[in-house]
Amino acid sequence: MLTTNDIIKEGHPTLRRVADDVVLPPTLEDIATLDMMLEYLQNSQNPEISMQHDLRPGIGLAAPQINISKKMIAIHARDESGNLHSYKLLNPRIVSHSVERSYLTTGEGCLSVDREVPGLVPRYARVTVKAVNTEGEEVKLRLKGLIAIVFQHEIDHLNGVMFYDHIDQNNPFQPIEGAIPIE
Ligand SMILES: O=C(O)C[C@@H](Cc1ccccc1)[C@H](O)SCc1ccccc1
Ligand code: NI
Repeated sequence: MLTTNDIIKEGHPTLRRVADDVVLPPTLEDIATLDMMLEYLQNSQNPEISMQHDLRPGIGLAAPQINISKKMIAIHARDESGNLHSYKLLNPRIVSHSVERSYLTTGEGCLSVDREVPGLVPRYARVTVKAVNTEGEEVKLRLKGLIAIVFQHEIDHLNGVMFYDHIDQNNPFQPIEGAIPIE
């Protein structure tokens, strides 16, 4: 099983690389990697397992964070209505997005960043994501709210972008014009 020690931290060059497209169909190794990434998220959200293995809780994970520079992400998160969104995706990309923006009022963190980086992270309020699932099927997801933010955070990792790259360094809590705050 993956543990927090398997997650590379800021400063590691892989986090600043643009990851490679996964050649389709995915290999058994690609699928096993995605299974382990999702398992990490599930374990990190389980009080007993996360305590036992000292896992930092996560709701999303991108393959570059475990030093695999491939366009693969796992998401395991509940939305504002409590619905579970659990995905293992290959080659995810944002194909369209709203002009309207949103942000987490708490700011964002990152499993690859062992420090607080205060500030608002502007995100698109709504995104349409196309990707391939582990069965090789094209999926098209229309997302909003917290789940849209998680997807943008993870897809950023595939392009070498860290959440704090979006923070206004001159005024980290500068209100984001017309943006939807997400608690
Ligand atoms: O480092 C990662 O990519 C995983 C992040 C994803 C994330 C952070 C902030 C906002 C959206 C997504 C981790 O899940 S950070 C830990 C966490 C746990 C629960 C809720 C929010 C963030
Ligand atoms: Ni992150």
